[in-house]
Amino acid sequence: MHYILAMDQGTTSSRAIVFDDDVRIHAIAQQEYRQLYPQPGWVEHDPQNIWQSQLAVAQQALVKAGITARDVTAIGITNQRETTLLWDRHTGEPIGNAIVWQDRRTADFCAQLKSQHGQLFRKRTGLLLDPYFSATKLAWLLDHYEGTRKRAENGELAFGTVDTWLLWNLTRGKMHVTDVTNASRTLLFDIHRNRWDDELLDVFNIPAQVLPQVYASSADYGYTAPDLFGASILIGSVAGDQQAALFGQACHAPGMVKNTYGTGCFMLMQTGEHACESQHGLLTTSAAQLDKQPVFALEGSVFICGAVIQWLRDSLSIIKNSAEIETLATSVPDSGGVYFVPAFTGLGSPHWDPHARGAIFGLTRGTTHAHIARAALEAIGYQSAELLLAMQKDAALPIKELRVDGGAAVNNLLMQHQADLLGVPVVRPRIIETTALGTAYLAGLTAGIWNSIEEIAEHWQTDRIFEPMISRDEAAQSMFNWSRVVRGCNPWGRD
Ligand SMILES: Nc1ncnc2c1ncn2[C@@H]1O[C@H](COP(=O)(O)OP(=O)(O)O)[C@@H](O)[C@H]1O
Ligand SMILES: O=P(O)(O)OC[C@H](O)CO
Repeated sequence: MHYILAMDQGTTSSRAIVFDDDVRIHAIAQQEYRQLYPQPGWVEHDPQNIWQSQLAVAQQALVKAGITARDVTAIGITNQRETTLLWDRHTGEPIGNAIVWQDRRTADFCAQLKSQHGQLFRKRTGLLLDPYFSATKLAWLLDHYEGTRKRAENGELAFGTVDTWLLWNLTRGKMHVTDVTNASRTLLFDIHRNRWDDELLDVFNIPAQVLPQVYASSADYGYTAPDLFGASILIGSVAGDQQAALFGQACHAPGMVKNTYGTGCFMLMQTGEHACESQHGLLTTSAAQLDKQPVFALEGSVFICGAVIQWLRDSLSIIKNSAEIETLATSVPDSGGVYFVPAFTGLGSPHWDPHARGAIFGLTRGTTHAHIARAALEAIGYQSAELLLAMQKDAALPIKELRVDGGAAVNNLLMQHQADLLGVPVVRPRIIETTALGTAYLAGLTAGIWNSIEEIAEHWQTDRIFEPMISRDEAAQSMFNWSRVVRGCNPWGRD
């Protein structure tokens, strides 16, 4: 039997899962780690915390599965994307903390660049000039630590997203590499030519010397240092978590769509060799690549999804754990006219407003915790529905179903609400750990465990299908109400 160790380094936790070649899960180990909020709108992670927690869960997963490193055919890495790190090539010492994808500190910088360079970035990278992506975060690190830009020019520093940081540590500095899916989220990568772009680097004054090499997602990424797991293991894949999930959901044909309900919500549609340019606030991005041939996806990114449930738990204490939200929300027949827009870190697709902030509308004397809980769950559905509506307009491909995964996809009330709003079936697979599964498949392809995409797709199995239950008129009215409350989330009118 072959075992694959998938490392899934997420925004709030590091996870490791051991799969076998029959796609059975043998062990899961998970560790939450510290979120740092040094100023309003800023979000950071300690780089050593990212690495140590990921290493620890990978070691624990092997122990739990009752196997050793010698039993593992390959490791697959998948990761929170865009989060930006810079470190010393000689000592491995990080320059400051990792600036997390949710961090808004470069909003003003992006606004300054937008009018002159917006179109250029859109064409080459498929992205918008938004603080979400890595480039302005990297420029911020280079600008705010004394002498850093000079050291970067001298080739002393290495930039990486989380995948690159993990790979560097796993190989003890031998590999300074990323994959196309992660590179495509930096604002520095030409997705059509599959390479870093000098003109884009110049806009931010970023020296090319800091950049990692870019490989296909399924490729030989070297071997782990022997002391980490007791023997060297082949690293067979690297992919950003959302593209890994698209692969894990077996969305291999153009027009197939998945939505991952984690901290944020990320909906991706596979568009094959066609890089579909959005006219409706979506992103064009690289999908997982098996070779040099580019594959594209259309993406909608919502920043706050399951995180709103965590907020109700940790900041308002109206639930004790995430699962309680469903019981509380089901205790009322509807939200009682309450709408909750969780724009805590601005709005992503399709609005792209870094200055918007969260708001609850429609409160009355009769509003209870249950109404707010229900409105919070519904907000996840509304935000995702906006993405699918935009995709339908952009891609002109018939969307037959939405495949779902991620922590909040276990919530049946939310899934039913989603199907009602969309008017297409929402399909939950048996394995909702599709992010880890996606990178496991990619690593397995490198190692020769599987030989084709078709072979992989055969493993996909349905857990439950949610069919739409309300009329299309009712759904349209709800979406209209939602669009009105969203507009109320930036009353200051800041651009
Ligand atoms: N039963 C539930 N209903 C709604 N949300 C849930 C439920 N269980 C977990 N979640 C949410 O799912 C998220 C975790 O999902 P996960 O896929 O692990 O996220 P990430 O990879 O972003 O860390 C949390 O934000 C949590 O609040
Ligand atoms: O860590 P997740 O699962 O919330 O995913 C984060 C995304 O990759 C950000 O783009």
